[in-house]
Amino acid sequence: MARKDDYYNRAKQEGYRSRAAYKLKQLNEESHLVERGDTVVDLGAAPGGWLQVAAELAGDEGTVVGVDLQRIKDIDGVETVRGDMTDEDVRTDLVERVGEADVVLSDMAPNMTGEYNLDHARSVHLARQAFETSMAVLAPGGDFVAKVFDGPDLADLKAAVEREFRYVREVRPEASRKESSELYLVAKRRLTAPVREGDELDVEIQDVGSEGDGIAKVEGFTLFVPDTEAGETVTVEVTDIKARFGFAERVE
Ligand SMILES: C[S@@+](CC[C@H](N)C(=O)[O-])C[C@H]1O[C@@H](n2cnc3c(N)ncnc32)[C@H](O)[C@@H]1O
Repeated sequence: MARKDDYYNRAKQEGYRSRAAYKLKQLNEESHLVERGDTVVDLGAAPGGWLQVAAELAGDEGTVVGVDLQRIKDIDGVETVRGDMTDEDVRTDLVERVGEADVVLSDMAPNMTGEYNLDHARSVHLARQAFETSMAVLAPGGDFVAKVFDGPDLADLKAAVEREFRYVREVRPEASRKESSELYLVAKRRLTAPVREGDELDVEIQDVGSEGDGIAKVEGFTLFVPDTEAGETVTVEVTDIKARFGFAERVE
């Protein structure tokens, strides 16, 4: 296995524009993010190591779009946009250009000041912009990855992301420098349900399923509610959300 300091040399030898390319490879190996034919949006993409890896993974049938403050030299099969992701107009243009993405990646990082709290806060701000972009462009079931420097504001950001995805993990790829506080929030499978765990709402039980649980519909989404009968209207708390249905408990 390569030592961390070797990634720079490896990138040179293997034709990647940055050692960061290996972070995306490792994230992808662990979390299966980009598949052939996918539409991938990469934020903070310069000089383009992640774009090269994403283009390899998505293949000719895929679409890869990279955005950065810096100009990105052309890469075969990759579209690039020069822009600031904190600018709402840039985000709107991007969403119009892409339509719907399967994966949104962000390796955006602020210019480092060396002041830990400031660098942390700025990186969380960039990750939030990436998260908002993902909410505007990501298909149901799509995946989102964002770099963030560890620190006190991470928990709030992670909680916001957790509400919108099946699950979220903090991943520190081996290719990250060992002295770095960077980590990646890897959010898998954007939820499509109109309700979230912990929501409390009134529902009408329309039917009883074969397992004996009441069945309620919220905007067409099925919630199973034990200990209820058809025709009842009950107040429930949502306890678990799956891709196509959820579970809720009666609130007395
Ligand atoms: C660590 S580098 C990305 C490396 C890239 N993933 C690669 O593999 O080559 C972080 C990038 O984030 C970009 N960036 C920082 N703030 C940004 C913003 N507000 N909008 C767009 N890009 C931004 C920087 O210009 C920088 O190129």
